[in-house]
Amino acid sequence: MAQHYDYICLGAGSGGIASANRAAIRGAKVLLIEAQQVGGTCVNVGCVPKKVMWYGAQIAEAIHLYAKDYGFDVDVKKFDWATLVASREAYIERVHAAYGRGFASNGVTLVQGYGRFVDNHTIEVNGEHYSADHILIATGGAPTIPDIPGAEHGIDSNGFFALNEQPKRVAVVGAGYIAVEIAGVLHALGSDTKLFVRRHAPLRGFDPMLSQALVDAMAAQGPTLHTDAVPKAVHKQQDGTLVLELENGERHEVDCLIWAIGRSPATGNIGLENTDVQLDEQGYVLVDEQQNTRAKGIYCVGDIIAGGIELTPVAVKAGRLLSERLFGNMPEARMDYSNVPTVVFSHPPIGTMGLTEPEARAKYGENNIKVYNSTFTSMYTAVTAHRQSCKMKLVCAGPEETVVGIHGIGFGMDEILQGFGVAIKMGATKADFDAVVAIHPTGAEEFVTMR
Ligand SMILES: Cc1cc2nc3c(=O)[nH]c(=O)nc-3n(C[C@H](O)[C@H](O)[C@H](O)COP(=O)(O)OP(=O)(O)OC[C@H]3O[C@@H](n4cnc5c(N)ncnc54)[C@H](O)[C@@H]3O)c2cc1C
Ligand SMILES: NC(=O)c1ccc[n+]([C@@H]2O[C@H](COP(=O)([O-])OP(=O)(O)OC[C@H]3O[C@@H](n4cnc5c(N)ncnc54)[C@H](O)[C@@H]3O)[C@@H](O)[C@H]2O)c1
Repeated sequence: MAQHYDYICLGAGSGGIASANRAAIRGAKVLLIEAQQVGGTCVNVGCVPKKVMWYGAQIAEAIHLYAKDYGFDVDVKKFDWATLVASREAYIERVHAAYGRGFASNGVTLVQGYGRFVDNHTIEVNGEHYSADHILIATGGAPTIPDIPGAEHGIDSNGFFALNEQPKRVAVVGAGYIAVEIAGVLHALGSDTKLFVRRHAPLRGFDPMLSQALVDAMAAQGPTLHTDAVPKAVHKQQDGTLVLELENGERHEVDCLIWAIGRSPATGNIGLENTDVQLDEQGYVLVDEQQNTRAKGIYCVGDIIAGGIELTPVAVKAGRLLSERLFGNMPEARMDYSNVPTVVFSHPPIGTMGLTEPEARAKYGENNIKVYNSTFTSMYTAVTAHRQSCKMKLVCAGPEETVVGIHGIGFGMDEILQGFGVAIKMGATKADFDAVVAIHPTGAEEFVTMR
């Protein structure tokens, strides 16, 4: 006989936890099922450990690139990778404990184990059956490894976070967020790092200004960027070192190779064949605007929805709104997937929201777009030998010059964007931006003083 709940969340990552807690707060009897560690990708092998490593990299840059010209004669005896990893993991343990306290106070029941659907209303975990009127699938995804000879000698982003020692020579393959972020961190911390992208630049889907500025920054400060680099094979040598062979015949010897070529949805082994849930060809779950799958009473949020945005706050917001709809008396609640701000923790960081310039031109027409640009040297670096450029762009549409895209790369951009996101979500125009008194001296002020 199955134990019955109002709501079951399969997967205790960003989306599952947020939705489970909100449902319980609204009075539902909630079961949360997690196969591995509570917190999912973001907390254990994603945003959180990545950001700690990025902060470590910021400290390294401050010491090596900027400290001298600020008058600090720094003699670094060594950088200890293991200490950084230990600090990071201790922090993650505290996050786990905080989740546990939250479940206890909200009344969410957690079951550890791998869950599989038995039918549209029942999940089996560790031989036990659990049923519910409403079930959320929030199982997230896993890194993809290419289908080339020797690919198994490389590691993925999970493997990167499992490294106990700093690799000396590293190849990072990929052109998206993860490749750019990991390559930047390793380079700043002192690994000889090469980033291999298949075409002419990383972050090709971003505004071209951002992608080009990142290429320029890499040329000035590293990591070494290899473009038009298509992996053909990986060879493991007798001494354990690896050779990455490219389609163009180049061979690069490294100690560690990291694949960062995208992620796949974890939907293949959760018994969906026993339900009416439908997937697209890549295995992503088809949902409507209110996160309903094709099976009545089964919902889905996060990285595994077809056409979604793979970001933690997106999974969190969608999960909470779903619980408000199901248990919070908000029948119209739905996630707005437009105008989602996002940051790439590159070196320097990138902040971006809304349409790229080419997207805006295609949507509104050439004559209905006005673009404002600003390029300046970040003041933090202006007094040092290692100058770093900041670039910002506002893409405005229509006679009102509504800001439909905001893009920046440079010091502090990771923290600047969130507030501007509020303005853009409210439909701010260029005149609204101009009406704000600048905060001086900051990088952010450029966004309200563009001519
Ligand atoms: C290296 C890296 C860096 C990132 N950095 C950022 C960032 O800086 N900012 C940002 O916004 N996003 C970032 N992301 C993306 C972010 O982590 C994801 O978008 C987010 O975690 C998705 O949440 P989710 O709930 O869909 O899935 P997940 O967080 O992946 O959670 C899914 C959970 O389900 C569990 N599970 C799967 N199958 C089962 C099963 N059958 N039974 C029980 N449990 C199961 C898994 O173990 C996992 O815990 C990063 C991702 C990576 C990989
Ligand atoms: N700062 C953040 O918010 C943050 C950080 C990390 C990840 N994320 C999220 O996680 C998602 C996954 O990140 P990701 O970087 O793995 O994926 P991605 O989809 O962003 O990028 C994958 C890249 O790998 C390239 N690629 C694909 N197959 C390849 C192959 N065989 N050989 C070489 N290159 C190949 C693609 O061209 C693409 O540029 C992101 O889309 C993002 O939404 C967010």
